[in-house]
Amino acid sequence: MPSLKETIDQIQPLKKEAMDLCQKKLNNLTKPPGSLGVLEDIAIQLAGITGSTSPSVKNKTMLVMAGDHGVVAEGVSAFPQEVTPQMVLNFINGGAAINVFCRHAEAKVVVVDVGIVGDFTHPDLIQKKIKQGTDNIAAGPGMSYDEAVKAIEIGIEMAHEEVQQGAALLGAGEMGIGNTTPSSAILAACIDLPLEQIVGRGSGIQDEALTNKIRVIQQALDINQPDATDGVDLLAKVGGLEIAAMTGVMLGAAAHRVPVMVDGFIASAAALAASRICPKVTPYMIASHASMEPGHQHALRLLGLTPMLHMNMRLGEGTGAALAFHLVEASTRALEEMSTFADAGVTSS
Ligand SMILES: Cc1cc2ncn([C@H]3O[C@H](COP(=O)(O)O)[C@@H](O)[C@H]3O)c2cc1C
Ligand SMILES: O=C(O)c1cccnc1
Repeated sequence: MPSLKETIDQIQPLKKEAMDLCQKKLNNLTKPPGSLGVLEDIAIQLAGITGSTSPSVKNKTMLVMAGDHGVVAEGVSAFPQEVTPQMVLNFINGGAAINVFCRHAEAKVVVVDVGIVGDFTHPDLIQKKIKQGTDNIAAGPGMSYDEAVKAIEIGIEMAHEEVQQGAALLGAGEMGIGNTTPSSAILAACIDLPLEQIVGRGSGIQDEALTNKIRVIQQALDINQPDATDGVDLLAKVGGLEIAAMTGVMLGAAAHRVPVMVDGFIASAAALAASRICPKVTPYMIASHASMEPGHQHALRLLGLTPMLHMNMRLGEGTGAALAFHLVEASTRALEEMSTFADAGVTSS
């Protein structure tokens, strides 16, 4: 399986020539130039990623990474930790929002245990547990540097396996009660903004708990002093096992020249860490939607990504990414199936 180092070395810039050819191809289709807006931007990005002016994203996989967080002991979430394995079972049984949206988008869902607390096992749950959740980041590092590398490499391995099986578009989703706290800490370490502008209510905490969450995140940053120039250090000290695995999915996708959909706030924290590990990864990313978590817009700005959808969503799991799969596929279908001015006998300007 490719190591983190080998994966980083494999990531190359987008192919400019294919992007120029794709722009020309789009301009010959029966529509005013540029009139499909962001769909045209995506088509060009996909051409640069794949090197083809007829990219297909029919085969899509959503990799849902699950892990727990010791920091929940500080009262940072509206829900108890046992909801993580309960929701993972729901994913396996096909009853969660991510299952519904992936069925609709004809995408495969793969669920991976990177660090769920407890001994929950299931034949359909990929078992890659590194440890029983992270340690409490408000008291010290969530995990060791080596454990963070291992978690990233699990994401790389999963991306590798899905691409080997034909996936042409990947999504990185997650489940982990408490994970908006480490995600906020990662972002806060990368940006010079007051925590009040970054930290949100996650799955739905009230005012008092929000004040406490901000205090806990400040304490995590003060105690751990994460190095924002080192994505692995960020993930190890104030991140999470499933967040690190999502970082790995993104790096792995880029190494294989496969586009990767960045979901909401937690995915954007994983993407930030990925970009600090290898800045060449971001051109392979597509941002699905604008999350209601206040930090999300700042994370996307740092990444240079623009979200496609504005749906007031704040769920995670990969749900926004699954919705956006439709749009990415629509852009490839336009490129492939629309008539040219010449073929349709339509006069161009
Ligand atoms: C039933 C349920 C289903 C979810 N699906 C995703 N999340 C989302 O909420 C969690 C993060 O929010 P916080 O940091 O406030 O705990 C993550 O598991 C995320 O995936 C859920 C949360 C709940 C309660
Ligand atoms: O945007 C997200 O990913 C998100 C927001 C709130 C709770 N869980 C996930």
